[in-house]
Amino acid sequence: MIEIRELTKRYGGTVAVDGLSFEVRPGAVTGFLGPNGAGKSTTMRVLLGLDAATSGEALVNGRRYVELRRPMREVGALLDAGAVHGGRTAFDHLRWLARSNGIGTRRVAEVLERVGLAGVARKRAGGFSLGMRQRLGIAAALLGDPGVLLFDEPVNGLDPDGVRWIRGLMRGFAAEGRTVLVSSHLMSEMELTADRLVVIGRGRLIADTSVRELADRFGRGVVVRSPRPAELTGVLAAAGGSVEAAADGALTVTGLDVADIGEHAAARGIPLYEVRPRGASLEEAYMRLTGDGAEFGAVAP
Ligand SMILES: Nc1ncnc2c1ncn2[C@@H]1O[C@H](COP(=O)(O)OP(=O)(O)OP(=O)(O)O)[C@@H](O)[C@H]1O
Repeated sequence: MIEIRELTKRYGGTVAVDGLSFEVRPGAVTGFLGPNGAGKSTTMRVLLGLDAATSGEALVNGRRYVELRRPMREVGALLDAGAVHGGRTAFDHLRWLARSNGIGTRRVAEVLERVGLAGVARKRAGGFSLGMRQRLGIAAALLGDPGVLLFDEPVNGLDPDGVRWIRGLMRGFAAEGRTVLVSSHLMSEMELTADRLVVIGRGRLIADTSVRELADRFGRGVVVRSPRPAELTGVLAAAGGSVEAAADGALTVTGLDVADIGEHAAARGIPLYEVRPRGASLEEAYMRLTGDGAEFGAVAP
Protein backbone atom coordinates (compact mmCIF):
# COMPACT_ATOMS: atom_id res chain seq x y z
CA MET A 1 0.00 0.00 0.00
CA ILE A 2 1.24 3.45 -0.95
CA GLU A 3 -0.25 6.67 0.43
CA ILE A 4 0.67 10.10 -0.86
CA ARG A 5 -0.82 12.77 1.40
CA GLU A 6 -0.79 16.46 0.53
CA LEU A 7 2.72 16.00 -0.82
CA THR A 8 4.59 19.13 -1.93
CA LYS A 9 8.17 19.22 -3.15
CA ARG A 10 9.90 22.44 -4.16
CA TYR A 11 13.31 22.79 -5.71
CA GLY A 12 14.18 26.43 -5.18
CA GLY A 13 11.52 28.31 -7.12
CA THR A 14 10.25 25.19 -8.96
CA VAL A 15 7.22 23.41 -7.53
CA ALA A 16 7.75 19.81 -8.73
CA VAL A 17 4.88 18.30 -6.70
CA ASP A 18 2.02 20.47 -5.50
CA GLY A 19 -0.32 19.22 -2.75
CA LEU A 20 -0.63 15.76 -4.31
CA SER A 21 -2.74 13.04 -2.64
CA PHE A 22 -3.56 9.53 -3.84
CA GLU A 23 -3.42 5.91 -2.73
CA VAL A 24 -2.12 2.85 -4.54
CA ARG A 25 -3.62 -0.46 -3.47
CA PRO A 26 -2.31 -4.01 -3.72
CA GLY A 27 -3.36 -6.54 -6.32
CA ALA A 28 -3.40 -4.17 -9.29
CA VAL A 29 -1.03 -2.39 -11.63
CA THR A 30 -1.46 1.35 -11.16
CA GLY A 31 -0.18 3.54 -13.98
CA PHE A 32 1.34 6.83 -12.86
CA LEU A 33 0.86 9.07 -15.87
CA GLY A 34 1.78 12.59 -16.73
CA PRO A 35 3.72 14.59 -19.30
CA ASN A 36 7.46 15.16 -18.91
CA GLY A 37 8.14 17.26 -15.84
CA ALA A 38 4.75 16.50 -14.23
CA GLY A 39 6.41 15.32 -11.00
CA LYS A 40 6.28 11.51 -11.31
CA SER A 41 9.96 10.84 -10.63
CA THR A 42 10.00 13.36 -7.79
CA THR A 43 7.05 11.62 -6.11
CA MET A 44 8.81 8.25 -6.44
CA ARG A 45 12.08 9.67 -5.12
CA VAL A 46 10.33 11.06 -2.04
CA LEU A 47 8.58 7.69 -1.52
CA LEU A 48 12.00 6.02 -1.56
CA GLY A 49 13.60 8.50 0.81
CA LEU A 50 15.93 9.79 -1.92
CA ASP A 51 14.50 13.28 -1.55
CA ALA A 52 12.82 14.97 1.41
CA ALA A 53 9.27 16.29 1.10
CA THR A 54 8.85 20.05 1.49
CA SER A 55 5.51 19.27 3.18
CA GLY A 56 3.06 16.40 3.37
CA GLU A 57 4.10 12.77 3.31
CA ALA A 58 4.67 9.72 1.14
CA LEU A 59 4.09 6.42 2.95
CA VAL A 60 4.85 2.78 2.20
CA ASN A 61 2.75 0.43 4.31
CA GLY A 62 1.86 3.33 6.59
CA ARG A 63 5.42 4.53 7.21
CA ARG A 64 7.86 6.97 5.71
CA TYR A 65 10.77 5.23 4.01
CA VAL A 66 13.24 6.25 6.73
CA GLU A 67 11.00 4.60 9.31
CA LEU A 68 10.94 1.21 7.53
CA ARG A 69 12.95 -1.28 9.55
CA ARG A 70 13.87 -3.48 6.59
CA PRO A 71 13.18 -1.32 3.54
CA MET A 72 14.20 -3.84 0.86
CA ARG A 73 11.65 -6.29 2.24
CA GLU A 74 8.88 -3.72 1.98
CA VAL A 75 9.56 -1.80 -1.21
CA GLY A 76 11.59 -2.44 -4.35
CA ALA A 77 12.19 0.04 -7.13
CA LEU A 78 13.58 0.35 -10.61
CA LEU A 79 14.44 3.99 -11.10
CA ASP A 80 17.53 4.06 -13.28
CA ALA A 81 18.62 0.87 -15.02
CA GLY A 82 22.05 2.39 -15.67
CA ALA A 83 22.96 2.35 -11.98
CA VAL A 84 25.02 -0.85 -12.02
CA HIS A 85 28.74 -1.26 -11.35
CA GLY A 86 29.86 -2.34 -14.84
CA GLY A 87 32.87 -4.34 -13.65
CA ARG A 88 30.84 -6.71 -11.49
CA THR A 89 29.03 -9.79 -12.68
CA ALA A 90 25.24 -9.82 -12.38
CA PHE A 91 25.54 -12.38 -9.58
CA ASP A 92 28.15 -10.37 -7.64
CA HIS A 93 26.18 -7.15 -8.03
CA LEU A 94 23.10 -8.78 -6.52
CA ARG A 95 25.05 -10.69 -3.86
CA TRP A 96 26.63 -7.43 -2.71
CA LEU A 97 23.21 -5.76 -2.50
CA ALA A 98 21.70 -8.80 -0.77
CA ARG A 99 24.50 -9.04 1.81
CA SER A 100 24.26 -5.40 2.76
CA ASN A 101 20.59 -6.02 3.47
CA GLY A 102 20.90 -9.32 5.34
CA ILE A 103 19.49 -11.37 2.45
CA GLY A 104 20.95 -14.81 1.67
CA THR A 105 22.68 -15.92 -1.54
CA ARG A 106 19.93 -18.40 -2.40
CA ARG A 107 17.57 -15.49 -3.02
CA VAL A 108 20.07 -14.05 -5.53
CA ALA A 109 19.81 -17.20 -7.65
CA GLU A 110 15.99 -17.10 -7.36
CA VAL A 111 15.64 -13.54 -8.60
CA LEU A 112 18.12 -14.10 -11.45
CA GLU A 113 15.95 -17.02 -12.52
CA ARG A 114 12.77 -14.96 -12.22
CA VAL A 115 14.05 -12.23 -14.55
CA GLY A 116 15.62 -14.64 -17.04
CA LEU A 117 19.26 -13.78 -16.32
CA ALA A 118 20.34 -17.10 -14.77
CA GLY A 119 22.27 -17.97 -17.93
CA VAL A 120 24.38 -14.79 -17.81
CA ALA A 121 24.73 -14.53 -14.02
CA ARG A 122 28.52 -14.81 -14.23
CA LYS A 123 28.89 -12.25 -17.03
CA ARG A 124 29.96 -8.70 -16.31
CA ALA A 125 27.04 -6.28 -16.18
CA GLY A 126 29.11 -3.71 -18.10
CA GLY A 127 28.52 -5.73 -21.26
CA PHE A 128 24.75 -6.00 -20.77
CA SER A 129 22.25 -4.51 -23.23
CA LEU A 130 19.69 -2.01 -21.94
CA GLY A 131 17.10 -4.80 -21.74
CA MET A 132 19.44 -6.96 -19.66
CA ARG A 133 20.31 -4.06 -17.35
CA GLN A 134 16.59 -3.48 -16.95
CA ARG A 135 16.15 -7.12 -15.94
CA LEU A 136 19.05 -6.83 -13.50
CA GLY A 137 17.47 -3.72 -11.97
CA ILE A 138 14.21 -5.60 -11.52
CA ALA A 139 16.08 -8.54 -9.97
CA ALA A 140 17.59 -6.10 -7.46
CA ALA A 141 14.14 -4.67 -6.67
CA LEU A 142 12.87 -8.20 -6.01
CA LEU A 143 15.69 -9.29 -3.67
CA GLY A 144 13.77 -8.60 -0.47
CA ASP A 145 10.53 -10.06 -1.92
CA PRO A 146 8.77 -6.73 -1.24
CA GLY A 147 5.02 -6.23 -1.37
CA VAL A 148 5.38 -2.81 -2.99
CA LEU A 149 7.13 -2.26 -6.33
CA LEU A 150 7.87 1.04 -8.09
CA PHE A 151 8.98 1.31 -11.70
CA ASP A 152 9.93 4.63 -13.27
CA GLU A 153 9.42 4.52 -17.06
CA PRO A 154 10.51 0.85 -17.25
CA VAL A 155 9.84 0.34 -20.96
CA ASN A 156 11.86 3.34 -22.17
CA GLY A 157 14.25 2.22 -24.88
CA LEU A 158 13.18 -1.44 -24.85
CA ASP A 159 12.41 -3.45 -27.98
CA PRO A 160 8.89 -4.91 -28.43
CA ASP A 161 9.87 -8.24 -26.82
CA GLY A 162 11.29 -6.41 -23.82
CA VAL A 163 8.16 -4.28 -23.54
CA ARG A 164 5.92 -7.36 -23.63
CA TRP A 165 8.06 -9.08 -21.06
CA ILE A 166 7.90 -6.15 -18.61
CA ARG A 167 4.14 -5.89 -19.14
CA GLY A 168 3.65 -9.57 -18.28
CA LEU A 169 5.96 -9.31 -15.30
CA MET A 170 4.04 -6.39 -13.81
CA ARG A 171 0.73 -8.09 -14.31
CA GLY A 172 2.23 -11.15 -12.60
CA PHE A 173 3.37 -9.08 -9.61
CA ALA A 174 -0.12 -7.62 -9.25
CA ALA A 175 -1.67 -11.09 -9.51
CA GLU A 176 0.58 -12.15 -6.62
CA GLY A 177 -1.10 -9.43 -4.56
CA ARG A 178 1.70 -6.87 -4.70
CA THR A 179 1.21 -3.12 -5.00
CA VAL A 180 2.64 -2.06 -8.37
CA LEU A 181 3.12 1.59 -9.34
CA VAL A 182 4.56 2.21 -12.79
CA SER A 183 5.20 5.62 -14.25
CA SER A 184 4.92 6.46 -17.92
CA HIS A 185 4.20 9.42 -20.14
CA LEU A 186 2.46 7.13 -22.65
CA MET A 187 -1.21 6.30 -22.23
CA SER A 188 -0.93 3.74 -25.03
CA GLU A 189 1.46 1.74 -22.84
CA MET A 190 -0.59 2.04 -19.67
CA GLU A 191 -3.79 1.10 -21.46
CA LEU A 192 -2.31 -2.36 -22.00
CA THR A 193 -0.63 -2.74 -18.63
CA ALA A 194 -2.54 -0.90 -15.92
CA ASP A 195 -5.84 -1.52 -14.13
CA ARG A 196 -5.87 1.86 -12.44
CA LEU A 197 -4.52 5.24 -13.46
CA VAL A 198 -3.25 8.16 -11.45
CA VAL A 199 -2.79 11.07 -13.85
CA ILE A 200 -0.87 14.16 -12.77
CA GLY A 201 0.03 17.43 -14.44
CA ARG A 202 2.26 20.21 -13.09
CA GLY A 203 2.59 18.34 -9.80
CA ARG A 204 -1.17 18.13 -9.23
CA LEU A 205 -3.71 15.31 -9.41
CA ILE A 206 -5.78 15.33 -12.59
CA ALA A 207 -7.43 11.92 -12.40
CA ASP A 208 -7.49 8.90 -10.08
CA THR A 209 -9.56 6.34 -11.90
CA SER A 210 -9.64 2.93 -13.55
CA VAL A 211 -8.77 2.37 -17.20
CA ARG A 212 -12.34 1.21 -17.75
CA GLU A 213 -13.92 4.25 -16.09
CA LEU A 214 -11.80 6.59 -18.15
CA ALA A 215 -12.70 4.71 -21.32
CA ASP A 216 -16.41 4.92 -20.44
CA ARG A 217 -16.14 8.59 -19.55
CA PHE A 218 -14.70 9.43 -22.91
CA GLY A 219 -17.27 7.43 -24.77
CA ARG A 220 -15.28 4.45 -25.92
CA GLY A 221 -16.74 1.34 -27.44
CA VAL A 222 -17.20 -0.20 -30.85
CA VAL A 223 -20.09 0.60 -33.18
CA VAL A 224 -21.36 -2.50 -35.01
CA ARG A 225 -23.97 -2.88 -37.74
CA SER A 226 -25.37 -6.21 -38.79
CA PRO A 227 -28.54 -7.45 -40.52
CA ARG A 228 -29.00 -9.84 -37.55
CA PRO A 229 -28.64 -7.46 -34.56
CA ALA A 230 -30.62 -9.49 -32.02
CA GLU A 231 -28.62 -12.65 -32.64
CA LEU A 232 -25.33 -10.70 -32.61
CA THR A 233 -26.31 -9.02 -29.33
CA GLY A 234 -26.78 -12.44 -27.72
CA VAL A 235 -23.45 -13.72 -29.01
CA LEU A 236 -21.50 -10.65 -27.90
CA ALA A 237 -23.16 -10.54 -24.48
CA ALA A 238 -22.31 -14.22 -23.97
CA ALA A 239 -18.70 -13.36 -24.85
CA GLY A 240 -18.55 -10.78 -22.04
CA GLY A 241 -19.46 -7.61 -23.95
CA SER A 242 -22.04 -5.00 -22.98
CA VAL A 243 -24.27 -4.14 -25.91
CA GLU A 244 -26.56 -1.13 -26.34
CA ALA A 245 -28.86 -0.78 -29.33
CA ALA A 246 -29.40 2.65 -30.90
CA ALA A 247 -32.63 3.69 -32.65
CA ASP A 248 -30.98 3.39 -36.07
CA GLY A 249 -30.18 -0.27 -35.43
CA ALA A 250 -26.48 0.21 -34.68
CA LEU A 251 -25.07 -1.58 -31.65
CA THR A 252 -22.52 0.00 -29.32
CA VAL A 253 -20.34 -2.64 -27.73
CA THR A 254 -18.00 -2.15 -24.76
CA GLY A 255 -15.76 -4.74 -23.17
CA LEU A 256 -14.78 -6.34 -26.50
CA ASP A 257 -12.48 -4.95 -29.14
CA VAL A 258 -12.93 -4.89 -32.92
CA ALA A 259 -11.04 -8.17 -33.39
CA ASP A 260 -13.06 -9.97 -30.68
CA ILE A 261 -16.31 -8.83 -32.26
CA GLY A 262 -15.19 -9.92 -35.74
CA GLU A 263 -14.13 -13.33 -34.47
CA HIS A 264 -17.36 -13.99 -32.57
CA ALA A 265 -19.52 -12.90 -35.48
CA ALA A 266 -17.51 -15.00 -37.94
CA ALA A 267 -17.73 -18.06 -35.69
CA ARG A 268 -21.56 -17.85 -35.89
CA GLY A 269 -21.64 -16.81 -39.54
CA ILE A 270 -23.25 -13.46 -38.69
CA PRO A 271 -22.57 -10.83 -41.39
CA LEU A 272 -21.18 -7.46 -40.28
CA TYR A 273 -21.76 -4.31 -42.31
CA GLU A 274 -19.73 -2.02 -40.08
CA VAL A 275 -17.34 -2.37 -37.13
CA ARG A 276 -15.57 0.77 -35.96
CA PRO A 277 -14.14 2.13 -32.70
CA ARG A 278 -16.28 4.95 -31.36
CA GLY A 279 -15.24 8.24 -29.82
CA ALA A 280 -11.92 9.29 -28.40
CA SER A 281 -9.11 6.86 -27.82
CA LEU A 282 -7.68 6.74 -24.32
CA GLU A 283 -4.68 8.54 -25.76
CA GLU A 284 -6.95 11.42 -26.80
CA ALA A 285 -8.68 11.34 -23.43
CA TYR A 286 -5.28 11.62 -21.77
CA MET A 287 -4.22 14.49 -24.03
CA ARG A 288 -7.41 16.32 -23.19
CA LEU A 289 -6.96 15.70 -19.47
CA THR A 290 -3.32 16.77 -19.36
CA GLY A 291 -3.45 19.41 -22.09
CA ASP A 292 -5.56 21.64 -19.90
CA GLY A 293 -5.79 20.35 -16.34
CA ALA A 294 -8.62 22.72 -15.50
CA GLU A 295 -10.86 21.77 -18.41
CA PHE A 296 -12.26 18.58 -16.92
CA GLY A 297 -11.38 19.01 -13.25
CA ALA A 298 -10.34 16.10 -11.09
CA VAL A 299 -11.93 12.69 -11.59
CA ALA A 300 -12.90 11.23 -8.24
CA PRO A 301 -11.49 7.82 -7.30
N1 LIG B 1 16.84 17.90 -8.42
C1 LIG B 1 16.08 18.82 -9.00
N2 LIG B 1 16.40 20.12 -8.96
C2 LIG B 1 15.65 21.06 -9.53
N3 LIG B 1 14.50 20.81 -10.19
C3 LIG B 1 14.11 19.54 -10.27
C4 LIG B 1 14.87 18.46 -9.70
N4 LIG B 1 14.21 17.30 -9.95
C5 LIG B 1 13.13 17.63 -10.66
N5 LIG B 1 13.05 18.95 -10.86
C6 LIG B 1 11.97 19.66 -11.57
O1 LIG B 1 10.74 19.24 -11.02
C7 LIG B 1 9.75 19.07 -12.03
C8 LIG B 1 9.21 17.66 -12.00
O2 LIG B 1 10.21 16.76 -12.44
P1 LIG B 1 10.05 15.18 -12.45
O3 LIG B 1 11.33 14.61 -12.92
O4 LIG B 1 9.54 14.72 -11.13
O5 LIG B 1 8.92 14.98 -13.52
P2 LIG B 1 8.48 13.64 -14.27
O6 LIG B 1 7.02 13.64 -14.29
O7 LIG B 1 9.16 12.48 -13.66
O8 LIG B 1 9.00 13.89 -15.73
P3 LIG B 1 9.78 12.92 -16.73
O9 LIG B 1 8.74 12.11 -17.41
O10 LIG B 1 10.45 13.92 -17.63
O11 LIG B 1 10.75 12.12 -15.90
C9 LIG B 1 10.42 19.46 -13.34
O12 LIG B 1 10.12 20.81 -13.59
C10 LIG B 1 11.88 19.28 -13.04
O13 LIG B 1 12.66 20.14 -13.83
